[in-house]
Amino acid sequence: MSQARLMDGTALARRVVEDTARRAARLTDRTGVTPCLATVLVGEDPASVTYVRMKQNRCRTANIASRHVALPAATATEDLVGTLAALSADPGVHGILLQHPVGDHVDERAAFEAIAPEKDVDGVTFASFAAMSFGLPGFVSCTPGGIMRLLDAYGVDPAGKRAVVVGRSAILGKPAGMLLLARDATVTYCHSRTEDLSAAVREADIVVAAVGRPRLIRGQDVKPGAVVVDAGYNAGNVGDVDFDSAVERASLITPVPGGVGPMTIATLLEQTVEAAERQLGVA
Ligand SMILES: Nc1nc2c(c(=O)[nH]1)N[C@@H](CN(C=O)c1ccc(C(=O)N[C@@H](CCC(=O)O)C(=O)O)cc1)CN2
Repeated sequence: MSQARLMDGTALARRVVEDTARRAARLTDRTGVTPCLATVLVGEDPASVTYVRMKQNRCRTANIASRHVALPAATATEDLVGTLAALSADPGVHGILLQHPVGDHVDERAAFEAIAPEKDVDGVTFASFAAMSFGLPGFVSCTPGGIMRLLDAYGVDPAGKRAVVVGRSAILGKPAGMLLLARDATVTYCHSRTEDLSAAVREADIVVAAVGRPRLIRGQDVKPGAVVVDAGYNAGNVGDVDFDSAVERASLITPVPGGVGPMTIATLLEQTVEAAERQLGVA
């Protein structure tokens, strides 16, 4: 079989960010208000610092203002909740992003729930998850939303396909499966207690690897012609898929870097402008 075609997240994200920049500029022309994303980072984890900086830089490209709140690693849950509640009540902030992870001593769920649903542009609240699961208007989790956008751009219709999502995290695996289900895929979740992961993956027409284990999914486990989406973030820009072997079997595959990652940030920016439009009554 010939090599898989690459799903180019960098190119698609560039187009999404350009559209978003035009939309933001139009909103500012009409209302005099610049859409604003608040980023909140607890601690100084180097990867998280990099991701937040990338988001702030991309905001500039997209005509979005950003406001950053850096909190010490020892921040208590109640203080983080207070910060997020204050940003939720601030009319100058249209979207809020709490960078994950926040540290084991913090109740991350309580923190996410302190984000007002209308400002939850990262799609992390229960309200957003429920709306997304039922295909109702709201904000999607950014990486899963970016994945669906990539599938659409490359003509992959999930309806009737067997999709295997490897990973069940609240901001990645679980919502990715729900979005695929909402588009009529037959979804199987695999995780650390799955007994025969290889066998499950071999059944998949669409594989979404979202577990954070470098090169866990190998080419020999990929069904010939399957669509492989690598949503794994691991040190050294290595994905969850062993690209070199999987590319020989798949029909379409996302690279790391340059696949799902850029789409995560593009989705965040697009949803920030959408949130601002709704809050300013210009939707
Ligand atoms: N609150 C959130 N936290 C985290 C999320 C999230 O969506 N919301 N996702 C990940 C990390 N992440 C964004 O926060 C993220 C990771 C990677 C990229 C990306 O574009 N990577 C590039 C390579 C980057 C490089 O060269 O250093 C790529 O894949 O091409 C974007 C966003 C965990 N936390």
